[in-house]
Amino acid sequence: TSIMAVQFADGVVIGADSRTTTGSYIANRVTDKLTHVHDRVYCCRSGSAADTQAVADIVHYYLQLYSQSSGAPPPVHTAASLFQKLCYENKDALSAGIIVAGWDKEIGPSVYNIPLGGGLFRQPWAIGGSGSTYVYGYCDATYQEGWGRDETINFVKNTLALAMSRDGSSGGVIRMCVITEGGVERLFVPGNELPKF
Ligand SMILES: C#CCCCC(=O)N[C@@H](Cc1ccccc1)C(=O)N[C@@H](CC(C)C)B(O)O
Repeated sequence: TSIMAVQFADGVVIGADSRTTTGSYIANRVTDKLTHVHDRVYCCRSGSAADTQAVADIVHYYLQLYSQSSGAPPPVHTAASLFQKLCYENKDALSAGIIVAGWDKEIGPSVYNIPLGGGLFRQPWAIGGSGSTYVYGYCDATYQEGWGRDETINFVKNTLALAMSRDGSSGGVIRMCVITEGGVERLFVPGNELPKF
């Protein structure tokens, strides 16, 4: 897997490849690793498909309960701390690297990285999954603050395409979401239209 989330002025752009593997066999070449957990809060999933589906389902359940009892949608940091609690307290049983991102009325856009150990780190951008190891240098050299929507989308698209070209556990298509106050917009890059390097 290669997953990414980047904050910009009006929101966040999240993205992922679409490969699920069982060893070297590609069990699913069109996986959707961008999972909706509430309103304008999404997570990007890496690691065990089963574990990350289960954790995301539990967080989705608690966020629904939260929004019904409080009347307002939960902030992104609340979703992130729920993911962290589940990942940290079950760290010996789970294989889940999750990036939580979205927009809320309190602080606007935010990105939280929850790597395998269950630590929680707010970052302006985050990458994860096996493919991310190949593109840390590219991201460090390329990322700039102050980008707008389209520049951020291109940063995510290029980073994922590079990771997908080098990592055997990443590939397929690129799925992205742009999350702002206005809502959620899904974007799609077919495998034959990936940026070429
Ligand atoms: C079907 C089936 C069996 C396992 C599928 C399955 O979880 N594959 C995993 C790799 C993995 C991980 C841990 C144990 C085994 C196999 C996978 O493709 N993970 C991708 C993300 C998920 C959300 C799709 B990515 O991290 O590569």
